[in-house]
Amino acid sequence: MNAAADPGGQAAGLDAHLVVDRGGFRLDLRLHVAPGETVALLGPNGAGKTTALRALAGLEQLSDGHIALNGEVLDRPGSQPGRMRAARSGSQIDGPPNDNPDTGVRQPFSDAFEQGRADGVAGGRRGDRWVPPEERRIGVVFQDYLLFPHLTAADNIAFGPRRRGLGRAESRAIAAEWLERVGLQEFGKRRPKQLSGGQAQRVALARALASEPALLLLDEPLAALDARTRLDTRAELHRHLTGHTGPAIVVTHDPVDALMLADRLVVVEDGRAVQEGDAESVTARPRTDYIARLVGLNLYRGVAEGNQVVLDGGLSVAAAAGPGRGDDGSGPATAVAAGPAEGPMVLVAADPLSGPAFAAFPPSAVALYPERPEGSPRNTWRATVSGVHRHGDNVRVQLDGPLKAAADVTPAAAAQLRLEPGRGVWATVKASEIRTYPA
Ligand SMILES: Nc1ncnc2c1ncn2[C@@H]1O[C@H](COP(=O)(O)OP(=O)(O)OP(=O)(O)O)[C@@H](O)[C@H]1O
Repeated sequence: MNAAADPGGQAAGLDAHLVVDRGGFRLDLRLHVAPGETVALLGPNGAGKTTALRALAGLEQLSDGHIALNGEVLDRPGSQPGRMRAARSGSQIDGPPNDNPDTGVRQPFSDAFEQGRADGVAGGRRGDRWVPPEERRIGVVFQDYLLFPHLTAADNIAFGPRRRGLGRAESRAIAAEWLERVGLQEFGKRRPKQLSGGQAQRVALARALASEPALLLLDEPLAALDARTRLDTRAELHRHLTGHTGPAIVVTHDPVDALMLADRLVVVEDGRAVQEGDAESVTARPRTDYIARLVGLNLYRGVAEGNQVVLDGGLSVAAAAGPGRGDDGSGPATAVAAGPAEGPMVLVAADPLSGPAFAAFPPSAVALYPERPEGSPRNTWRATVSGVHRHGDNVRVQLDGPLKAAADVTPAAAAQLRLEPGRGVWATVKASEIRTYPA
């Protein structure tokens, strides 16, 4: 292959700046994944996660930026106007015409590569750097597996090695080895429609790994599985990811998958990375509502001064100690249900901070009372219940009013407080339960 050096790119692993324009949507995402590292792309629907994978796989052309894998540039648009877009190639993956309605198995990835070639997409950009999908050493597992419906499980797995130029016998031996590794040695002769979802997922993973990819891309690899199968398959997938020596990227909506499978999380919202880091730092200090909801925290933005955070957003209750009261927690509780005229809401936290800040606390930190409690903690406010539902062993209560928050209480407490939509309650959170960090 004609390796081309990437300016500023790292030699080993993946170095990418993915800029893709798709109608009104723009993806602008920088990704660096070291060899042996697994990164989870986590984000809400439409955030651009799949678009990022498709760009890496070569099913979507970059509008700008670059993709370099182990120092080789795979895509780097030049300055020529009128570059061809890979839309037809891409649509072969997502579009219905090639789906098999009987099996639910979509047209295989590699068929789409062939289609892309036939469309002339692969060689369509003069002066640009562009390696066509089938020449990228990338293994892809899509959420609906995209197995070849007409091939057996073994032949699906042997396809990659065959494509790499290995002989039939050797490819079959590799397939047999992989079937054994994923615990499906008995299933080699079955076709995709004769496999369960979990089995098909394993075959798809084996097929991707049997090609010895330099980069592994997994798009919602566990989404189609039931809860039990998901648990087993997640553990198995984790094992295989650990054994994979190249970079790997897992796209997921599911924070548990992300936390279990990945070394690092990149949270994508509206085409951009909004937060990244290891699971601990992202979950402990969420920086957007999406992440806060995902990890089950109440999150507010404001401006901190000492132990107080004055919240943004025109919140209209003074809770706990208002400005001017002592920060040491010794002052009297001062919860005041207020109208908009009474100023912003202030939360009191244990640790002092200065400047733009986030304040976060878990629903379990919120205590609810029918009457304003005596000797209240510093943060006390009047709230109206807007929703009540079961949450694990507890009841999760949505609170409306000046400070929208979720509270977890025991079923006994929920019954005792007669919690139902419209009911007025008093809510408190101890200062020591409120985490603050710079925004
Ligand atoms: N073929 C297309 N043409 C134009 N826009 C598209 C196309 N496919 C997707 N989009 C848009 O691109 C954006 C990103 O979509 P993408 O599928 O990458 O998101 P995602 O994060 O993977 O979402 P999900 O979690 O729902 O799969 C969305 O706004 C979507 O509507």
